[in-house]
Amino acid sequence: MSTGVVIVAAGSGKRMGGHRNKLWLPLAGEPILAHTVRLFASHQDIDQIVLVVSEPDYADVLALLKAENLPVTVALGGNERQDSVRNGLAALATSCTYVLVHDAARPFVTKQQISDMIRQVQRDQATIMAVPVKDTIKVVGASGFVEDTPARESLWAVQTPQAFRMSLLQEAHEAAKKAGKLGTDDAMLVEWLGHPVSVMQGSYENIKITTPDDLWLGEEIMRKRRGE
Ligand SMILES: Nc1ccn([C@@H]2O[C@H](COP(=O)(O)OP(=O)(O)OP(=O)(O)O)[C@@H](O)[C@H]2O)c(=O)n1
Ligand SMILES: C[C@](O)(CO)[C@H](O)COP(=O)(O)O
Repeated sequence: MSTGVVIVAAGSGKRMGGHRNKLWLPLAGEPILAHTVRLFASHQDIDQIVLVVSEPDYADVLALLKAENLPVTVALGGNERQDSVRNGLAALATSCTYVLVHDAARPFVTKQQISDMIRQVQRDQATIMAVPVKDTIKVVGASGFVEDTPARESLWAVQTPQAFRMSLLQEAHEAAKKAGKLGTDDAMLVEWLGHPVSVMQGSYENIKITTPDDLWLGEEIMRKRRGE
């Protein structure tokens, strides 16, 4: 049974505030992107990696992959994350039965979590990593007033990787495109098909590096993992 991963890296990192894609920013002295790709490239259960990048990053990504001798297929991204995932799926070998979708901006997922996710998707066909929210979450209306307070016990903050039977995710992406629907994660598209999605407990360290604060938190996580 073959498993591929689509790593999406074609964003622009607007919330980081820099002039270049945040994935080139250093984490423990090396680009965030390099950490994420290396992790999957060295995972024994991953058979193919598709890295989705934007046009301005294309040449530098090829140079990075060559310098590190990383066996990765490169695809071009689109305007929205969903477009980038769809392009990545198109570049994945048809022999892949299962596919993981992962944000390049989440370099802290562990090999054990990836293995656990692959096991769970073989059972459930659609599985996401998530953590219970720690804060009370409010629904706030356009007026700036609270409209609702959902019960915290049922609220989870969703991460990547998310794993799917390849044919199911392809069907979900095709259906969403046809209907002109845009999801903020891949599971939403599968949910729209009416297919159940199981949840695997993730970790609070699996942050998405999004704003400048996440950079120092990321450095702390690296230091902790190095035992410093
Ligand atoms: N059109 C897009 C948008 C996002 N991504 C990727 O999706 C992941 C999660 O997105 P996010 O953290 O929001 O990254 P950006 O879109 O780059 O950030 P921002 O929204 O601040 O611009 C990132 O690895 C990003 O590179 C992508 O491949 N293609
Ligand atoms: C897929 C995701 O990482 C799950 O938390 C998230 O939805 C990506 O969203 P973004 O808008 O691209 O940050």
